[in-house]
Order: sequence, then C-alpha cells, then structure tokens
Amino acid sequence: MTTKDETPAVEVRGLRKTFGKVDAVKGIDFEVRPGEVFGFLGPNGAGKTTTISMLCTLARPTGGTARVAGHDVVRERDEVRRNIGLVFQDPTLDGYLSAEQNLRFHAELYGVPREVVGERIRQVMEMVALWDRKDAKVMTFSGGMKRRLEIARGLLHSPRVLFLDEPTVGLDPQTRSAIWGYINKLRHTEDITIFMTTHYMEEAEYCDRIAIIDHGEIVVIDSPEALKASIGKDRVQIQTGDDAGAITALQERFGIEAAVREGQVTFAVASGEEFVPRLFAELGVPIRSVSVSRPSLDDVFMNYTGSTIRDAEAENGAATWMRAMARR
Ligand SMILES: Nc1ncnc2c1ncn2[C@@H]1O[C@H](COP(=O)(O)OP(=O)(O)OP(=O)(O)O)[C@@H](O)[C@H]1O
Repeated sequence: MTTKDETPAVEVRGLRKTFGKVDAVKGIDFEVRPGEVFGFLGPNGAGKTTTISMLCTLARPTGGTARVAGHDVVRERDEVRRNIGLVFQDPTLDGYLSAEQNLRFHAELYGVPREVVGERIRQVMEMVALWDRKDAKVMTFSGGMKRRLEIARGLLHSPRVLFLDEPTVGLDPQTRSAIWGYINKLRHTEDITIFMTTHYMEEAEYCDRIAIIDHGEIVVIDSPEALKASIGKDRVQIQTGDDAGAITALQERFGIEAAVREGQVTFAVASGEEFVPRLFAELGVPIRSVSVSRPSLDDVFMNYTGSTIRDAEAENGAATWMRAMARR
C-alpha cells in the first residue's frame, strides 16, 4: 500500500484582507487537495490577486488563517516560501541575462544543490520548449516565451505548490493554448499542486475544481462539470420568422421566459433535446433553425452571481476608478 500525503496543499479558514475601507477578501474558506489543478475564477477586482498574495506570503492577512503545504503563511513564512513556486502577472526576469543565467540565479537563491542544478535547468527548459534558446538574452524573447520561462523558473526548485496569477493574461490565443499544454504536462511529470487565478472562462474549464469569487467572497466551489450540471438547464436558441410572437408563445404555452440574444430567441429549459419536438408541435410560430447547448461556465457565473463576468468587470472597473478619483 502506498502512503500518500493527504495534507491539503492549501487550507484556508476565514481569510480576510482589508485595504483601508476596501474589503478585498471577506473571510473565505477552501481547501486544495494535493495534485489538484485548482482555479480561482472571477472578474477583475474580485480579490484573486489579494488571495494569492496572502497564500504566497507576499501580503499579510487581516484575519483568518492559511496553510500552504502544511505551513502557516504568517508564522512559517520561510517554510511556505521554500515549498512554493510563483508565476505572477508582472515579469521579474532579468532581460540582460540569458534564459539559462536567469534560472541559475534563481537556483542559487533557492539553494538547489549544485550537483543537480544543470540537469534540472535542462529538464524544466525542455518542458516549456525553450532549451534551444537557453543562451539567448531574455530581452529578445516574446511575451509568451517570457511567460514560459517564468513557469520553468517557478518549477526549478521542485515546489509542492505552483501559484500562477493569470498565467496567460495578455497573450495571444495560440500562445495561451501552448501555455495550457505545458501546465497539463506538468500534472504528469511533476508531483505538484497548481493554484491559479483567471478571469477567462475557457481556461477555468481545464481546472479540476474552481472557486468562483466575486466581490471578495467565494460564491461556489466545484468541478466545472458539476457546476454546469448544477444549473440543470440547457440553453435553446431558435431562429423564427416572428421573434416577438415566439417569445409570447413560449410564455403563454410553456411558461418560459425568453429573450433575443445574439439575434436569436434564447431560453433555458431542462432536457433541451427532449423539449425540441414539443416546441415544433406546439409553438405555433414557424421555426427556421434550433440549437441546444449545455450550460457553459458563463451561464454558471451568471446563475451564481446574477451578472455576466464582463458586466461584473465593467462594474468593478468603474468602482476602482471612482475610488482612485476620491483619493486624489
Ligand atoms: N494595495 C491595495 N490598496 C488598496 N486597494 C487594493 C490594493 N490591492 C487591491 N485592492 C483592492 O482590492 C480589491 C481586490 O483586488 P484584487 O487585485 O485582489 O482583484 P483581482 O480579482 O485579482 O483582480 P485583477 O485580476 O484585476 O488583479 C479591488 O477592489 C482592489 O481595488
């Protein structure tokens, strides 16, 4: 029998952070299991970076506790730091050094034993497909290459938990999907837990579990599949010759609220495919086409927070701007 360490990789109880009058994180609780890819999904300003900063010992909690790799982030800061790797939004690579020199510098900081450092550098650089560029100065790298190098650097000292704050923000879709390729590969090659933040729905899909965070609070935590299933309804979109008539008929005959979205009459219904034959038989308005789709994480976010992630970002952006103006 193998004895697997089941200490949670991250354990958070009542964690809070306030900045003056701003309650950035309002007392959150969650656990991340060893080996999980766990995502924090929320709009800009939701409190994701503040949470990750506390977990990485870069910001001191106002209240509550957090343990990472079994160590308290306030009382055992050094142990936490030894056990984590960080990839943050702002790059901290030295552009004048080569890719390999950047990693050597980091290896010294973290006390990676000399006899293994060369091999380990090669291993992590191969993982992100940068080994053939090891001698190039980092200032010649594209944004995507820099992010890949940062991931390699974050892994160099074989951390137990890798923290990624918006790992693909600002990158083009192709590079984003390449970065995800590397992250997925990691789960097989390294014995590691990954904690990441994102405001991209499609990225949250790659996580084993996600916590949806809004206004400093966790609204719900589960696997993307379970969250989508929890909505319990499919999205049906129809094209008709008479949208207004179709909306009225849906209300009168089926008691369904529908609206025009993206140019099509759209509504939610349990077991969409089974509903379609009834729709054709009973709507009384000609239907040109119909599509049924499973709920997306967009629908999940909307269901649990009452707004779309984009609307929430616009609202948070306005609030941040107003606070900044008030401080002037
Ligand atoms: N140093 C600070 N001083 C004052 N307010 C802050 C500070 N850092 C964050 N905040 C505020 O705390 C709230 C949460 O911010 P945070 O950066 O954690 O959000 P986020 O979800 O990570 O968003 P983003 O993706 O934009 O970083 C916001 O209202 C923000 O304005």
